[in-house]
Amino acid sequence: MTHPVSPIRLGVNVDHVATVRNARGGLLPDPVRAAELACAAGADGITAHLREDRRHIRDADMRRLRQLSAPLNFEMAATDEMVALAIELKPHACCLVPERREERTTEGGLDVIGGGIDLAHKVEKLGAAGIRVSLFVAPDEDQIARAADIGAAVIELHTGAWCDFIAAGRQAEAEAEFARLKTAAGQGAGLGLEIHAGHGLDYATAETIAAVEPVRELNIGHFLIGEAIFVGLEEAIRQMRAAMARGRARIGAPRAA
Ligand SMILES: CC(=O)[C@@H](O)[C@H](O)COP(=O)(O)O
Ligand SMILES: NCC(=O)COP(=O)(O)O
Repeated sequence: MTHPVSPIRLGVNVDHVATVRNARGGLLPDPVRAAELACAAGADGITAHLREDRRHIRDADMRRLRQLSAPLNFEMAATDEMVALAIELKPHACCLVPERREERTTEGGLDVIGGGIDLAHKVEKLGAAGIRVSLFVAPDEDQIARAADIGAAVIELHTGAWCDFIAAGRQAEAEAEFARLKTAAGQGAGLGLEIHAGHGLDYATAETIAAVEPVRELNIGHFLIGEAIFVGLEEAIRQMRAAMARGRARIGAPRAA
């Protein structure tokens, strides 16, 4: 007996359209135009990270992205300022992520345990405003258990370490990290959490992680915006969707001998 495989969504992160815009000042390229194009090309939603230092996405971008009909996943640090803005904008979802001013990109998962009661209150406040709350976590059993305890609806598993090991040709470490991601996805789903994954994914890694059944959404930005330089954003998204569909099709398929 086979059972139907749940679909997997693609959220396109437009942060790095804003990075290019901000390199020169001015208004171009416009991340909101990229978001519209991404949705027309098959993205299921848009992700944008309003960093506290506003290095790429700015408040005005977030406001304009919220006007689109596509679901908006507002990535943010768990600060009072960001929680207040999210409650004002009421995006479809908020993904709480750790932030360090000196980092180039998000380095690790959120310390849900260390966040204590303050983090739990923020999750509750966002949820009470009708926002779906996601916590961006490393594949760590205790952190995931705590995410469920404090009432998050979703966890997004940080795939960055796995992708970095692959890029560096560190195969044994990549395999071990992928095994951790698979275990974490199963654990989270067993606790009733919806499972997303993202960070550093490309066509090959997206295909592989799309074959992990509990994973319901991938959020991908940097690679797609880079690919868009060569093949255009629509084609990059088309190829990404095809890679994800190949991965999904592997679920339940007999393994090649
Ligand atoms: C949380 C996450 O993995 C990404 O959205 C990442 O934080 C994007 O931030 P940058 O675009 O600043 O790298
Ligand atoms: N949450 C991950 C995300 O939105 C995109 O990360 P990346 O593909 O830009 O590394």
